[in-house]
Amino acid sequence: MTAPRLTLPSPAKLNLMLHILGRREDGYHELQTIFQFLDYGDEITFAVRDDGVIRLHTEFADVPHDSNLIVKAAKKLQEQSGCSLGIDIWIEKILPMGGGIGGGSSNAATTLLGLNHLWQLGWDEDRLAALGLTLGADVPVFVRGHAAFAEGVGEKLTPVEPEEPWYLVLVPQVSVSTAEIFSDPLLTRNTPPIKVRPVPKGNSRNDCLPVVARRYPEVRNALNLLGKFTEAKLTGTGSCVFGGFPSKAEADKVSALLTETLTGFVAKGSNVSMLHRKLQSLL
Ligand SMILES: C[C@@](CO)(OP(=O)(O)O)[C@H](O)COP(=O)(O)OP(=O)(O)OC[C@H]1O[C@@H](n2ccc(N)nc2=O)[C@H](O)[C@@H]1O
Ligand SMILES: Nc1ncnc2c1ncn2[C@@H]1O[C@H](COP(=O)(O)OP(=O)(O)O)[C@@H](O)[C@H]1O
Repeated sequence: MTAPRLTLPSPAKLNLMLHILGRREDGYHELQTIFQFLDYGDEITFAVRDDGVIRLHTEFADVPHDSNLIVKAAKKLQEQSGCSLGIDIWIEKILPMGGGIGGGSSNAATTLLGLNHLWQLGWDEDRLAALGLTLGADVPVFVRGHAAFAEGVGEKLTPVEPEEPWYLVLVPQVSVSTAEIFSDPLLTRNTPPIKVRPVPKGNSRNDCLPVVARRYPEVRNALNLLGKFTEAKLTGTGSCVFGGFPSKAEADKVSALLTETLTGFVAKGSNVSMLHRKLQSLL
């Protein structure tokens, strides 16, 4: 008998703002950022196996099997829970890698939540988020599944309710190295912390933008073109650039003009991730 399959979404995120407050002793930077999800992402399919083997069947051109965050997440959860079951995994990957929309972190979180469900581990969200943090700074927000104001390196999360516009996301065909941006001497790393809650409107700056725009002409070009229609912003350390619109029709109209020369997609912003909406529907 073939094992039942479960398919779950793995959404993208945007950083609606990103301030860099300083550098910690371990070299990591203290941030303040707002994460919001997109109703757009990968789909991961899981089927339980009873021999304990963890296998991702979809090949990634640049990521070896055991380095894939999906496999790393599954192995850590198996080890730490002592579970004797294994898993077969397939992914339909549509999110660009290294684009600042968090595909790898989201895949890790979807794996943690999917396996917690299928292996019937009963772990709570705190425990899954703590394990997720050991895989990457952005994993916890995907585990929690609610738009959030994040502090520290992104692990201290306060739920927030930003507007949920339609976004046009442009995907410059260049991968930006997060490490390279954080080590640039010209990076602003002394923005004063925002102490007021909720975060006052107008704090939409991304401190990485000037450095990324200077180093990557493709990103600069996308910012300039989108900036003719709406406020054009950078997500994370790039390379993706996005702007909000009040309706899908307006986002589609600008998309039709810009995607003649650039790659991009239109998606709705959402404060509850589509992964969590799907998991809720399973209960
Ligand atoms: C800054 C964000 C905002 O979402 O950028 P994006 O990755 O989404 O673009 C993330 O928190 C990125 O977190 P994460 O994805 O874990 O970063 P990594 O790729 O592991 O970081 C690579 C390197 O960047 C530097 N780094 C990263 C995060 C941070 N808060 N301070 C840092 O100084 C460190 O040198 C680290 O070794
Ligand atoms: N399942 C995965 N999906 C995407 N990237 C992955 C995955 N597993 C490992 N990676 C590695 O993580 C890097 C960052 O990926 P990603 O999270 O998509 O970018 P970003 O953090 O810029 O949004 C990739 O360049 C890739 O080398």
